[in-house]
Amino acid sequence: MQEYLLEFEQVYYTYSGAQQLALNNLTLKIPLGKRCALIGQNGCGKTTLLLLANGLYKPNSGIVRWRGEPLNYNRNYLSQLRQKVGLVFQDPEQQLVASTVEEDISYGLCNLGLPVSEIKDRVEQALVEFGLTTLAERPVHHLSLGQKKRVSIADVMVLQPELLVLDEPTAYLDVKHTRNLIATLKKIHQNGTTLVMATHDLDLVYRWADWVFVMHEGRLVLEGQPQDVFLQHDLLLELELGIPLIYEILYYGLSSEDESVKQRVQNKILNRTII
Ligand SMILES: Nc1ncnc2c1ncn2[C@@H]1O[C@H](COP(=O)(O)OP(=O)(O)OP(=O)(O)O)[C@@H](O)[C@H]1O
Repeated sequence: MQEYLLEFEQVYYTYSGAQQLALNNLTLKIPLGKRCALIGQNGCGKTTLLLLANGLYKPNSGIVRWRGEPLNYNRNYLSQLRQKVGLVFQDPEQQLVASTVEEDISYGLCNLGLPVSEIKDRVEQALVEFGLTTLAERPVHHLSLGQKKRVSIADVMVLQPELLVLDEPTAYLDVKHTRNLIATLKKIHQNGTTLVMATHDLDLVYRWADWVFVMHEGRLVLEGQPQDVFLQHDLLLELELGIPLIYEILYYGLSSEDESVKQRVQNKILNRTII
């Protein structure tokens, strides 16, 4: 039976002073062990959901549950929750706090009050895992954006979270750095971490995700495996979200006379053998 790490049940959230609801009766469950993509138009509530995921924000009403238990918003509970739910912000500048890469990665561990020797070991391991060894002593403000992103993920992963949530991690990255990031996420997932990524890159969703959430105006309107979600062409068009290029060209580009070709193409797309 599918287990869920984090569950949002009928959650409402409005920013103070805002007229509109950011989350509007949102019900969504994050399945254990999956690579989830969260998609939806600008302003549909993706970032807000991620900020509620590790208790940075508290719902106005509704419940957020971690492994079946409602979140508690006291200090101790939240500090434990944030070890289990790691949040990587879209802008690494919001995340990087120390002067050097090494210090930045050790920051969260120091806050946990771990023994110095353990902090040293874990930081060294993270530097190796994230290819940051040669940058260990580099001031964080001297890094490229791609390097800063890697450090911000290392900062969170060094705490060994069970769930990693990332807000548009490939925004502003070039092809090479996007590929490297995806390889890093693959390793993190293989090591047992559940992933949730908010993104506008539907081609990436097709290649990377094994579960997709579609949000609209603060609520979940569709979820499923990417191959099923992207066949909901009419709904996705109505939401002005588009579809991955591969569907556009290979599937919907074919006319009805090409039925047998369409069938073959559909099978390939559904099995995701064209990547
Ligand atoms: N600090 C804030 N104060 C007031 N309103 C906010 C604030 N942050 C977000 N909002 C509003 O809340 C709604 C949801 O915003 P959110 O950032 O969660 O959307 P999003 O789906 O992440 O958008 P994007 O794809 O552009 O990053 C939007 O209407 C937005 O204008």
